[in-house]
Amino acid sequence: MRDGQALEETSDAVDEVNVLKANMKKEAERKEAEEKGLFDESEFDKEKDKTNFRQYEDACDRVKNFYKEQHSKQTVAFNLKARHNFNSKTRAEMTVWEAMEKLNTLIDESDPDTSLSQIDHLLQSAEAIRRDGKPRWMQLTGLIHDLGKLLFFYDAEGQWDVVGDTFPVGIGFDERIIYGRESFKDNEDLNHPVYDTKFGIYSPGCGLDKVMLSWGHDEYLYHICKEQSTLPAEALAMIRYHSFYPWHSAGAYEELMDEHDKDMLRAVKAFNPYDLYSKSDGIPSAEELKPYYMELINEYFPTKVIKW
Ligand SMILES: O[C@H]1[C@H](O)[C@@H](O)[C@H](O)[C@@H](O)[C@H]1O
Ligand SMILES: [Fe+2]
Ligand SMILES: [Fe+2]
Repeated sequence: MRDGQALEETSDAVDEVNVLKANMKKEAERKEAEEKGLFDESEFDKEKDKTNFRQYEDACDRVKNFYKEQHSKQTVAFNLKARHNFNSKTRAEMTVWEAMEKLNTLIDESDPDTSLSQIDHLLQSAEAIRRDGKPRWMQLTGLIHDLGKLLFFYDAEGQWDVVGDTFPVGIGFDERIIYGRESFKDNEDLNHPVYDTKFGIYSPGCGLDKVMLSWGHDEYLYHICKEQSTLPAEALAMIRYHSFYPWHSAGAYEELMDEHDKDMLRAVKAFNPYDLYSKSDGIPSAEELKPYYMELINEYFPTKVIKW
């Protein structure tokens, strides 16, 4: 009994030291980011002809139909149900690399800019970040940012609750969301007396942490990484908001932000070009790059086998 207690106390102390170490590492990374002007505009961004990307008006029917379905079905009720479902079980246990391999068969219906497999897109993003000399945690964020699309193989009702841009629910749908408010005409929350107002169920400056973003790969992976990785807050923000284009690229819903979100927005904006514009880069070789990225994964995911 006394031995058991002593053992428990020692393991509590070890846990505490580990948390302390992880926090110190995060703090050092934050400082480094600031000093290096890490989130300033990059050369990579300037090289690309932006008119070649995200042309939704000219997109094919596959993309248009995808958003019609997503905008009809992402409601407050659905989002509450999806979160409850997420919290109630573990879907699978595997390493990050295994997850990348599993994801490889998914072709994203919402994407007008690439028909490459997901592993190619992940490596393209990570390699672009690495080429630009950005820190290791950001390279890893590029490598994993779309892994939440794994959801498709488990709980999803289709692709509409996995991929595509995100937007908040429980608040008026903004005109700056792809295809505008009109595309929500079959959504039961449109014209709702509380939800469809300027602040909906939220309040000015409440912070995006409190805001329910449409359920999909960003939200899902964010929760997994928050619990199971030692990635810094900026990386978690890049993951959670990378599809929230109406906010990070069009300036919608800014009145919900708190001070912390302002810092996070800079990080998300710095990440975005590597996600989007790397889609026109060459295809990297997964086999060649695997050893480099395995080391990176192990550095930030101490348990190795992840509960998905
Ligand atoms: O079609 C894309 C794709 O699904 C991405 O993974 C997502 O992050 C984008 O925001 C979306 O528009
Ligand atoms: Fe994504
Ligand atoms: Fe992506």
